[in-house]
Amino acid sequence: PSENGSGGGGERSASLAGPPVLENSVQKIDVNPPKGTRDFPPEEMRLRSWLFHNFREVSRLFGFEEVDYPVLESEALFIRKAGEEIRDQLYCFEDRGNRRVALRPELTPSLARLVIQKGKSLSLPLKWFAIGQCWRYERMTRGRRREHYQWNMDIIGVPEVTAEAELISSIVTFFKQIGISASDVGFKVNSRKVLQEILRSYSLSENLFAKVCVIIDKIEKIPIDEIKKELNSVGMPQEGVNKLLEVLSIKSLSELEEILGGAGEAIADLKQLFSLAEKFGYSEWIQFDASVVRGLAYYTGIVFEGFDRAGKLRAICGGGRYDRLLSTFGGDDLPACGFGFGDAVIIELLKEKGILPELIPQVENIVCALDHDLQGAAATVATMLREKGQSVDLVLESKPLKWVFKRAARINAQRLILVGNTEYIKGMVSVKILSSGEQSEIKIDELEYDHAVKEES
Ligand SMILES: OCc1cccc(Br)n1
Repeated sequence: PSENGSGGGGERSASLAGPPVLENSVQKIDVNPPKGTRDFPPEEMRLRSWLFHNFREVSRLFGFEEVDYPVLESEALFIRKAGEEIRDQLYCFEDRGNRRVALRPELTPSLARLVIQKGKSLSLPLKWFAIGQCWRYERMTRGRRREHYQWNMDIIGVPEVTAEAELISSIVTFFKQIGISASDVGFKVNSRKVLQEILRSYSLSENLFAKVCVIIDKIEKIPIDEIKKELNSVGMPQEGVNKLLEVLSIKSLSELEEILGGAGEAIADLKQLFSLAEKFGYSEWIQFDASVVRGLAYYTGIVFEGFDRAGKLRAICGGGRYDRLLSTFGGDDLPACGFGFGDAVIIELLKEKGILPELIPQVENIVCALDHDLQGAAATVATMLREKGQSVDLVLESKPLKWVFKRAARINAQRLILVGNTEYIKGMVSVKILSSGEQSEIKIDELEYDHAVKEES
């Protein structure tokens, strides 16, 4: 048994006993990950790390602080009664303490919980970002994934539309940083206050608001008659439904102003956002679209979603203002807005555009003892290099040189360092620069220099 560091010395706990032995044969376990989930072997992990590095770099550029929360939350955090898909697919269960818990389907409720928990000790505005794995339990009939990683950026404590404008700017910055331009993607921008003003004009109660938004978010996914039926079923009169559907087809702010009048908050917010977009320099990336409401019940104002202009993919990202979320958890409301950016559609987009990055393993040195009794010497050389910040792949057992060269090529090592008797007794090792084939003997305590440079000086 291998030492596993968890008291896994001589004794083997049941978990280490492996699968049950049946009639002298071991029943092979399914070595695939659970349905709808992914492994990240090195090649996939390099792409994920590259994506997350870009998320983090943009978050740093915008002065956001990283936060995180448990992947497991109280189920109550996600129980909303607006008929959201995210609720129907909640990955929830009862734990051994008989508590109703859930694997988080999104990060925003956790953020709200932490903000309430921290309360007055927080100095506003908060600019927090997180990259977290989110879950849903979807019947595998559609074969879709049950987990994905989401980058979230949130601004808490800013009532002005400058916050939404800043968030969209951060996503534009991200797209540009990975080689995506305004000709590849855009943002559809709207405000839920448009819907609010329509409901008010028909003196329809505000608690219809969230349910109506969730229904409208399905407008491109189910037949329009189904939409009308669902709107009627939540209590919207036919006249209101017709008016609402008419407004949803509006594609310009001036048209919207004609319908709603110029006095409402919806128009003011949208005009301010488009004006700020000009100043941020991303006007070509955004367009008004009254049909965009997003599918989360808690949005209350500006909403936006990133889409691919070729129209082949699902929404790339989405977000908006959610000024009333904290009070749904019993906290004092604070103005809030944020977005979620998943790790799947963006990769599909980069593949479509043929601009996936080429990521290869990198190591500076591969160190190998030329015979078995120099294994200790090789370890000493490796340690010295590592203490100087050099990465080393140390060959851990006696291997033929052919094997060593093959491994050096596979791991893309820059230098091969051979520890041989003749050189070692002189305090030297043999170094081969694998790109040029250039070979030389170097003093061990001079190894960390980039000796190509050293020889020139
Ligand atoms: O975008 C909704 C969602 C939530 C959790 C997991 C996955 Br995959 N997708």
